[in-house]
Amino acid sequence: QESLLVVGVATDETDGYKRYVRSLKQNGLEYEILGLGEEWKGGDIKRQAGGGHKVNLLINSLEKYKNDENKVILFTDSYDVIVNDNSEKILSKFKEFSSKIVFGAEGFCWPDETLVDSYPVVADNEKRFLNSGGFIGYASDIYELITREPIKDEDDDQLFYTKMFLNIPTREKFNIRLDTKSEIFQNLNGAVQEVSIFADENGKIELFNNVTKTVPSVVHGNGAAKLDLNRLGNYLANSYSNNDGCVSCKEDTIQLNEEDKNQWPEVTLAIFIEQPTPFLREFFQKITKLNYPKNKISVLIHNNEKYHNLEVEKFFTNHESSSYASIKYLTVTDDSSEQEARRSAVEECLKSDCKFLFSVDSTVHFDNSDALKLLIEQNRSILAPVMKRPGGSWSNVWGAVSSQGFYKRSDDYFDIIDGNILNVWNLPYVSEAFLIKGEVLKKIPVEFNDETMDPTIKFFTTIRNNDFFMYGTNLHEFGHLINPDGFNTSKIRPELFEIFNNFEDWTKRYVHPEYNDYASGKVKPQVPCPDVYWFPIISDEFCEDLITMMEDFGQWSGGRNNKEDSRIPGGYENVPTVDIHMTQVGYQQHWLHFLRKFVQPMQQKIFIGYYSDPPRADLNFVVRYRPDEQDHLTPHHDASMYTMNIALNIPDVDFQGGGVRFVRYDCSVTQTIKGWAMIHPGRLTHYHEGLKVKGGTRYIMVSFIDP
Ligand SMILES: O=C(O)CCC(=O)C(=O)O
Ligand SMILES: [Fe+2]
Repeated sequence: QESLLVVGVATDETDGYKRYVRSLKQNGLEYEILGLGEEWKGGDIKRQAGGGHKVNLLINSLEKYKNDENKVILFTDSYDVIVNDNSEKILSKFKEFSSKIVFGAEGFCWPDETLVDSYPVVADNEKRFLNSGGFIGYASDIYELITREPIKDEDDDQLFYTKMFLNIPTREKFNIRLDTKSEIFQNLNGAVQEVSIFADENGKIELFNNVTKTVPSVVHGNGAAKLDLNRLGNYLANSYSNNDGCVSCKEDTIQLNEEDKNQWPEVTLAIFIEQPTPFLREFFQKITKLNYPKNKISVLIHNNEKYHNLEVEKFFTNHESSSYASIKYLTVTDDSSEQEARRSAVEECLKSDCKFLFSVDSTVHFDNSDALKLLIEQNRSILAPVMKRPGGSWSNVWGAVSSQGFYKRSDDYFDIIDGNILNVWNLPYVSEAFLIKGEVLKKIPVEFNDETMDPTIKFFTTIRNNDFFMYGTNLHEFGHLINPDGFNTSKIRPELFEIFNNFEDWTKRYVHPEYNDYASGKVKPQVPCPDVYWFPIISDEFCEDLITMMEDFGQWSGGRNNKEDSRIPGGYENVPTVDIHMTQVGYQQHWLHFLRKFVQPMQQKIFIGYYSDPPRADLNFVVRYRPDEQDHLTPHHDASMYTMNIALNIPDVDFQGGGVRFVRYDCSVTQTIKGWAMIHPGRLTHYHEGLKVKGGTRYIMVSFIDP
């Protein structure tokens, strides 16, 4: 009765090695690892030929089996191999070959291309050339084969085996065959497009060779296919199962005890503000709210933007003398580059013997206050929370990398960032937010400087080239990313303009907190006068920012003394106000978007059966009333189907008097509410006037919708 022994070679316990061993264990395979802890003498096989050391290690270990006719050896590389079948399956495939030794095959003739024509010809869909990263055979035969001629540690093992295969008497003596259809061995280099994954009837994920229609057992990410193997490794070897979801994500995790936060590990939190970033105030609020003991967090902030000084200093002074274990602030005037700052964060962490470095860019909003805790509990060397810009395809992780090192979309990219498949993903690149173990920082080369690439890309490329895996988890919702593109800090209230680029953040800041109750129909609008509907629409902050923006602009129109108005297409307003139009402050398009998103849904609830999309409005303006300026507005109709009139400040506090009176109903609204909109028909029934302001300044925002 044959028994299978897997033999792999690894001198270092790299992440790839751990993945390999896990795959063997998952399949219940008996295995022996050769070379652990020894110095590798087989050369730099990533870049050039070499690997004879592997053969010599194998000779040593097989000696004990040289007379064992029943022992079948499956020899494989380890750092870049995943085994996906059990011994029964592998042995039965081996027997099908009726051969003593079977080598894997690939499409490249390497390392000696001149040997191409010495190889037997194969069918079009098969692979012709020997790859020595995986072979299977009887121990006694393999031992005899590899001891026929000596090989130096630094010689090339693939060439060694190739010559034996191409020597016809040897080939025939051992009945050596190549696995040209990838029955057992799938070498991925040059064949990535030929494979895909599928779930079998038990939910197990299998690799499928679309060209030869086989389901290989040993997957080898040889040559340039290392990252493809990493991607497939997210599913293979029961990392993921269609029945059980992610399996490997539950392995090796830890639990932080909410009852004993003193035991939670020390974290260096490094915050990088490298570009003007909208909603930085909210960013800091979310950082402050993280569910993590502050005395376990040392903070380092790098701020590269003068514009953000005030906000950063506010956070800094709020926390300087209390709460955080320490807090350090590199300002614009310190003149440190992003590279230097990122490097000092690493040094800071190492110096304080931190357990984790948590690197967070200013674009990262942790809406989930457990974010840091959850990441630590996942217990990975390098882990990023998968986050995206809402509604878009931008995220902080890459599913693949092009051969030039640029972003490339993987087939599962959208499933990952949209959370359709949940896992802790081995990814080629993460950014914006990530957690690295202090013990890992000690081992990795810390490299941020490279003129040709972004510092974080450089950092992770170096890490990747040194055989460390990095992961991104989408097991939880951690938050979202801010889009900083085009954030114009020369505006006095630049976030007002973010309604397009950061709609959700804009909404949180600027839409009235009770608006949703009204939009959903849970609460009905008030009706202070016949067919005048009244409901909350914008936040206090929007009211204040709008006034600030208009006062900063300052070019108030002449009001009643100046009926000719060059700002209006007709050049003439019947009952002019002292106002500034949205067009004058570059806010027209933003305001129209706001009308469409927030006002129109309310209008459709109120004036049923009237539907016009998008709502049109040429005249959108902020009005200012003052006793010494224009203090009232005489009765008039508006040039609109319906009018929206939002109070921007508070009667009896900011001004005395004021309000609107609807003449036909002799009904007035004087106790207007800041941030609340009134909407009423424009042209026929709601003849109205602006009541006299007797003190202070009254501001309103008016839109004539569908003129
Ligand atoms: O003062 C008010 O609230 C009314 C303003 C108005 O009717 C208008 O601007 O057309
Ligand atoms: Fe009006």
